[in-house]
Amino acid sequence: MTLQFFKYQGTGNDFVMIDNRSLDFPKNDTKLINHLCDRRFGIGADGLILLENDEKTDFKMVYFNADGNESSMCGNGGRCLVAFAKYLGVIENTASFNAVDGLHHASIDDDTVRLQMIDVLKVEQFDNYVFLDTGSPHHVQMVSGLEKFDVKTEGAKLRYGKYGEKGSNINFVQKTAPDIFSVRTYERGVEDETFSCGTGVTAVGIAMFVTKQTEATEVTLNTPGGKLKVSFEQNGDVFENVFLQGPAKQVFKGVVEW
Ligand SMILES: N[C@@H](CCC[C@H](N)C(=O)O)C(=O)O
Repeated sequence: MTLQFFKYQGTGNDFVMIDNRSLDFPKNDTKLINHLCDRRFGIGADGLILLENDEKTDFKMVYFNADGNESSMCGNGGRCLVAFAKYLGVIENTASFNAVDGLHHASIDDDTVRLQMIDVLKVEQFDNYVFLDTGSPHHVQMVSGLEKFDVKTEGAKLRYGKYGEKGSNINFVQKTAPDIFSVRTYERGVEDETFSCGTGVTAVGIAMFVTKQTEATEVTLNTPGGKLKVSFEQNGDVFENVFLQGPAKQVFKGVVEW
């Protein structure tokens, strides 16, 4: 079988994109998805995303981690999918789409995509970390010496040790200015550090506000793959109008056979 694919990246978080409006892609084939995401034997990516038709919105997002399993929301993937939808002519400069966590709205201007994330209903504060769900589960922890920090080892310890089978994504953070933070993320389902995580930096922005590391409701997050902006409004215990903004680019396209 042959498959036309596209490769996108959003601040270095990279994805195989497939136009599955025909519903031909075998999405239960975990081994195939894992193979396509393999960096040595496949195309190579942190995840694979299908663009499908949706009855009520412009399109539907179906997201798989590199391990081949369908997972929760991917913020950078959502931004890249908006760029892909524009490339395919499915949308112009605005979009609404359904993902596993519900309805999303987005706008695109050149290579910059601004994506509305789900409202955050609960932020749990512990002694040295914060846990919240921004569409995907995130542990947020401040560290010093972030540049040299062993994200893979320490992230894996927490992901498996603290959060068990289901796991969580683990974000390590360092403050660089009143409204600027550096972030490195260990992603479950990739089981490694990725260059950037959209739901992760969204979680970091809100966690930094809740723990009074910042008074700003619009923060800049520097990741190894580039800069993202997160903004939000607090309404009681709930965070609403949560937006994630940054670049999303097509890298290449091709055909694979299997
Ligand atoms: N890279 C993503 C997060 C993808 C989902 C995550 N690996 C999980 O399974 O929770 C992002 O940009 O948000």
